[in-house]
Amino acid sequence: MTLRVAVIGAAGRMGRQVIEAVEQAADLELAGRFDVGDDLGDLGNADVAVEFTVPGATLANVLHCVEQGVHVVVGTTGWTDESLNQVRAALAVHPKVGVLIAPNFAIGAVLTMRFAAQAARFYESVEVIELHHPDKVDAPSGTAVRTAELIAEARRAADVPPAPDATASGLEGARGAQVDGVPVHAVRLRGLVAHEEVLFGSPGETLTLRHDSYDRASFMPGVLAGVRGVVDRPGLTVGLEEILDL
Ligand SMILES: NC(=O)C1=CN([C@@H]2O[C@H](COP(=O)(O)OP(=O)(O)OC[C@H]3O[C@@H](n4cnc5c(N)ncnc54)[C@H](OP(=O)(O)O)[C@@H]3O)[C@@H](O)[C@H]2O)C=CC1
Ligand SMILES: O=C(O)C1=N[C@H](C(=O)O)C[C@H](O)C1
Repeated sequence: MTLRVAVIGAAGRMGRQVIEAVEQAADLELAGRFDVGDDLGDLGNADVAVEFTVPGATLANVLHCVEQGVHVVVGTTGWTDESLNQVRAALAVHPKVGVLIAPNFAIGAVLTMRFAAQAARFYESVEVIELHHPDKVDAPSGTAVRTAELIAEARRAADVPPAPDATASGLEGARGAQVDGVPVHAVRLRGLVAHEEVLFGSPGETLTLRHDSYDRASFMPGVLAGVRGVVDRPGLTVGLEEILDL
């Protein structure tokens, strides 16, 4: 069966790449392209919408899709417990619709998050560094926030004490942002696409996990797996790992 796919944020870096990927997939058909200012309407009679826009717009777009009975795959960052709950409430009224929200669709990034959660309980110290192109409008990245949350959850479950840090003075920001007790540092550099390092340390050893997306093509297998998977997965799914059965 051919799935009809609408792209919201169609003129953006990710939107353009998704359109190309959909047009190249034999089992998918482009139903429509929507960008800022466009009326989403019935989304071109789409089965699935793919949404890569901006943090301030994504919730309204997703709620519109759910109300239209259109499944949604969302890559936009900036989701909070409150906005996720608004999606859950909308889905309760439209129980056949599926929404997949994933901070990162690159397989290596999903694996990095999983490996980081596995390693978290074994090390005294942990810090996350994310590195991106300078046109990115949010910091830290959604991936880094999720990585830090997963690490913090694993450390809490294993009763690992807070990481040692004797810093008593210095410039504000020098130790990064605290996400659930994990320091997260954001680098913006021309030439980069999307990269993340997770640094773990204990006496006498460190472990570094690093993932690099050198091209937005890296996100496409995950996005397409999400498109094909979300139609059989009613309700809200957070994270591509659920679709990949990780
Ligand atoms: N989950 C993942 O794997 C990935 C997630 N991302 C995330 O996806 C999002 C988009 O990234 P990227 O493509 O680089 O960003 P871009 O800024 O290149 O693209 C966003 C597009 O959405 C448009 N837009 C803004 N508001 C609306 C609206 N209300 N309705 C429809 N379209 C709108 C923008 O228009 P205009 O420019 O005119 O405002 C722009 O064309 C970001 O949050 C980013 O962090 C990115 C890569 C991978
Ligand atoms: O804006 C980007 O480019 C990216 N955004 C996502 C994030 O904030 O985690 C995913 C990836 O890092 C690329």
